[in-house]
Amino acid sequence: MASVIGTILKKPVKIALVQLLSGSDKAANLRHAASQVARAAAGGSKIVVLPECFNSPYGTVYFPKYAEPILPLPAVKEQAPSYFALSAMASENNIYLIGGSIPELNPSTKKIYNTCLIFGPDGALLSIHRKTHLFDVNIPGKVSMRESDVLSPGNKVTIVDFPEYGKVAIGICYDIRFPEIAAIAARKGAFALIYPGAFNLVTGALHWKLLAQARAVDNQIYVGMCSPARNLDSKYHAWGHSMILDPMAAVLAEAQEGEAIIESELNEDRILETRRNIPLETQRRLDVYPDVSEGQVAYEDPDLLGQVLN
Ligand SMILES: NC(=O)CCC(=O)C(=O)O
Repeated sequence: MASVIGTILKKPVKIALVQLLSGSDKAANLRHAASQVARAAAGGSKIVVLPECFNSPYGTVYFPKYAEPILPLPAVKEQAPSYFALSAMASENNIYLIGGSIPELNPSTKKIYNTCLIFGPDGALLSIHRKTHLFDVNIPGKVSMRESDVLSPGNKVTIVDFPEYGKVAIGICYDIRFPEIAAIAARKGAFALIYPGAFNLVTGALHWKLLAQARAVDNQIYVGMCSPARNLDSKYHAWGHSMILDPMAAVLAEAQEGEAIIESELNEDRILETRRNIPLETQRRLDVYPDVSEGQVAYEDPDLLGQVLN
């Protein structure tokens, strides 16, 4: 049984979600992200999160145009501006940075990924998460998207250890609809599930908060969902409403649709109290159904082995 024993969150930590307004100018988006991350850090947050596709507009036509190589990292900094900008944001502000997502190009295979880069306070890359479940949906007359026309999926569950605090799991947007990642991460000891995500006005209104609460309540864990601000000049209108939820699925902080920074302090007592009061972990009937956190779970993408430690 994969229940968590011992400390989950070593000390309280303030987290900030930056609901960033991005446009079509990548360099301007990076500069703007840097200024907002610095504001969040100045407010005392030690973990800062950016939204999905924070350096580009969101959409399949844009991914190839904005994609940049990460692995292997080009010697010429200008060829991977987002990587170096994110690394600098982390080190200059002495924070853990969950860098939203950017379109990533694998130069040898020519595959493109929707990728989250996670940096430590020294600016070193701690892990990468490539969006595992691609957003291929068609709600006739309302929302139609086929990320898989252009993107390739990542192939792992990403749980990152922040040595000062504990473990955080990362998914990107549509990944939140697949509860297995969240269950695996919680049972492996994560204290928070973080999803940079750009929902739209149709599914955002219906499912954004519902999914955040579902992942929190099922796993008795903190959840953060970080959206871009809604840009009515762009083709894709993001839902906004970035939010932080506690392990009882109560909303601790929520943005509206405009640019905003939302913050909350996370502490272990809240997780333990929830799990003590409603002891799902000891009541789980793993003699009746399997434990998704046991057996075959990929924590490393074979493509990334030797390039990034998880
Ligand atoms: N960028 C995305 O993955 C969007 C996901 C979404 O809107 C959904 O309903 O799921």
